[in-house]
Amino acid sequence: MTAFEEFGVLPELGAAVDHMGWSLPTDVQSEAIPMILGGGDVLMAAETGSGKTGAFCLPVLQITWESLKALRAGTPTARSTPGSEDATPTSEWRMSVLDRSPALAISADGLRCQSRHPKEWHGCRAGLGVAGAGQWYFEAYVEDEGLCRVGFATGQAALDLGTCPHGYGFGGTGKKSNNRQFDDYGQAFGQADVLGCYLDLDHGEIAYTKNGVDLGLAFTLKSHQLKQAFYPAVVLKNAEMRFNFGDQPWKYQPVEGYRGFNQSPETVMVVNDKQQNVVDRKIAANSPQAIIIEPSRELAEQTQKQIAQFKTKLPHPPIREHLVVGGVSIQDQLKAFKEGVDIVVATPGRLEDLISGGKLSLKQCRFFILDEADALLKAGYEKLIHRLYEKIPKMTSDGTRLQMIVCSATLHDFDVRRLADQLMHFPTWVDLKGQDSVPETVHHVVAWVDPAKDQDWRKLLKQVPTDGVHQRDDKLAGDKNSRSEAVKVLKAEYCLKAIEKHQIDYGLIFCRTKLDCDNLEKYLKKRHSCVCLHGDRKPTERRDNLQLFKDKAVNFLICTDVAARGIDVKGLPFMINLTLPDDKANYVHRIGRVGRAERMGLAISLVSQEPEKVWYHGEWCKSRGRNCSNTNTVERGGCCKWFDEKQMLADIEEHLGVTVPQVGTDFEIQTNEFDGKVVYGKKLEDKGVLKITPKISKDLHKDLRTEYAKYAKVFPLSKALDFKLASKWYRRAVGGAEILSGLVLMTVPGRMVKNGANIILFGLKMLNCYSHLAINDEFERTAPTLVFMLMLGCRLVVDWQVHRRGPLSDEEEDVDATESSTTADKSTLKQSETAQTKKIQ
Ligand SMILES: Nc1ncnc2c1ncn2[C@@H]1O[C@H](COP(=O)(O)OP(=O)(O)OP(=O)(O)O)[C@@H](O)[C@H]1O
Repeated sequence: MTAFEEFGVLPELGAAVDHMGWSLPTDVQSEAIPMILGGGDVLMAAETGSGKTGAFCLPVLQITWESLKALRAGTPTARSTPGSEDATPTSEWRMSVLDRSPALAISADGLRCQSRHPKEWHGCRAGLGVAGAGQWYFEAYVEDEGLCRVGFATGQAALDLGTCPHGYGFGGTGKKSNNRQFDDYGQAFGQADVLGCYLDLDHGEIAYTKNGVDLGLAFTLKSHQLKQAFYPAVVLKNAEMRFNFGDQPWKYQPVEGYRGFNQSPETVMVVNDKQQNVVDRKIAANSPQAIIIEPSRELAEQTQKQIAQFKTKLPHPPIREHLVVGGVSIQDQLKAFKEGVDIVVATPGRLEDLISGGKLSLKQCRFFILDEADALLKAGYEKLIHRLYEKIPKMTSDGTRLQMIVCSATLHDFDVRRLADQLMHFPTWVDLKGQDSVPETVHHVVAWVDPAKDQDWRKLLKQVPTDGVHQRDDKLAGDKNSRSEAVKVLKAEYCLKAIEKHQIDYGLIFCRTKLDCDNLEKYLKKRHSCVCLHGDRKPTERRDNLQLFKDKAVNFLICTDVAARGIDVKGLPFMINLTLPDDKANYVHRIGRVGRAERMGLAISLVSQEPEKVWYHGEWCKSRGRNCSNTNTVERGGCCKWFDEKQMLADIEEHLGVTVPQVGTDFEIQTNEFDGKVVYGKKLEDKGVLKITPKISKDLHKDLRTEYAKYAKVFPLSKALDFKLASKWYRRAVGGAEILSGLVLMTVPGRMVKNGANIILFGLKMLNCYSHLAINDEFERTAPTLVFMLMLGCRLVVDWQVHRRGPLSDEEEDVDATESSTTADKSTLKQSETAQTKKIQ
């Protein structure tokens, strides 16, 4: 059994990822895969390069394949979501997912409704109603702030309750409404209030109570309406309500004669059969089950390739994934759809063109996935995303809800949260990101570019092509403009210097503008092979260039932020920032192109001591930059802007809470700066020791900090240490360098250790046998995920997670029994040590 299978992944997919060398799921994969397989909406953020693509592609591929298989076989595929509100409904009296407006979420038990749209009203009705006779009661609980209107509606009524003749509602502002007539009634209500909703079909009356207090008659129903069925109904604006139709104890008993809706006999109970938004059971060839939207075609291609790799071992029926990106012949795409398509990986524009042209159908869609959602929103695709969402059925033919997955560099972005609130269904947040931070595998440094100190630029002025901003300035004047030009010249030269110093033969170089990329390409080409990736290059050229780079057919890829977001190049050893990114948050994205998949990487940023004047064409520029020569600054109606990189670096450092190490213009990097010498592009040599996936959950991190503060008080030695250093010690210790014996404090979830005594026993055993255990493959196999260990002088705090990958051997069973035994005596310790040692021999 592969480690991935333990998270519910199909053996065929487990085998495929194993074949790709993925022995363990990354943290985001461990968290997100089971959630998605369980049917939940997931909103995820994790460090750059942490494997988010696999975290959503694997479960989406699995469910798509399973449901395709079931659809072909004609069997139902509904999945349940264990351990959540999404459990099997307990009553048939529930709000109907088939009869609601788009931004209204309903929990799977059907008793909780939520709409997070800040401006619009979204409503729904119950799936059952009553007709003919009787006095019926239900309770509505106001779960948070926001606006709600609750009451009764016929099947004909608008979902915006109270705005048509067929719906009757009572709202939080203390108004009742029918047919858009809003009249004062009762009193206002809000969070934590309980509304009793009374429907008297015998006398044609509707009334309410608030927290058990009678508010009096609200509506008298028209006689012709009494022949119709009435359904409990609600409409919400950025609010949440819970309902009780009588299956739970009442908060306030209804007045005599009224019964819960759940008591209605079949003769008065009516099924609301509004089956809007339900997908066809027939599979049309152009109806994919999953839509994955990516902000750039390069990313779309990358994701599609990953799906293609994952599916290699899946048996029949074959999954057909297709790329829908601009710049490719539509005819080719249409031809592919004729053969059938299950998963579409797309960029937004082309996707919408095909959908609105009727070439691609969303009828069968069960997954709506937004990768790099923050980038999609920044690029202005919010409305498009909403338009597409509106077109997707919210319920599949087998009764499964549309699942939405959103990945973002950060979940703390207002727009991303709003989008999630509006479209997602009680999403689970997998936020492993916390504050932006630089991955451990990335060594990043800055080199200052100072034309006052380095006058070489004077010789280079004619050799280095620049953006022409200073074409009309005196480049030798030594003034602000001249220094700005000097910086541009020096940066190109320093780029070459850095390449030569580190003998870089494979690296990514970021520039601020497309023109800067083109100029650097011209300059670099004289000595190194390089290609460009930016928005002015034709799609085919972009694709070819990226491929040339990935195939290592060229040494350098020169690109802009937009083009290179999320690009994954295996084992990329070096990257150079010719300029710092305009947005401080992009620094981590850029440098995160190296140091991926545990391989080490070096990121060098060239930072100017002087302000640089650069092109800044916006909507105001008629030619959008083409042959524009308006070098006035934007404030003066022009198309240029001064950039202060000193300040930009300060902002980045503040954002990351670190000081980026500096190197001189010789680009010499102190070997001891980064834990000794490393080979960039390769995994850090681990001297044959235990492989660790540190997983520091926010809570654990907080606990450890508190714990640390406590110990720091007791042991003066540890006072001098800061938390970061202590964590580093931990890694060294686990890396097998040296481990001090002493008292061990451990928290150990899982089956391995069952009480405190064993925890200490196990810790001591670890200390005593550490060097043996570390080189013992079995040990790694038994406990591959050492979550976190903090070393404080001679104390350790360890959080240990056990993931067994296969059945235990007899010998292992012995060891396990020893560890689980409640008598923590010396003989058991000896026994387990012997068992471990025996395996090594
Ligand atoms: N479980 C795993 N084991 C080993 N390698 C993995 C695993 N998961 C992903 N990878 C590799 O790690 C690299 C980064 O993965 P991916 O591109 O999915 O990261 P990401 O989180 O989407 O990064 P970004 O935020 O930069 O887009 C890829 O080369 C991928 O093949």
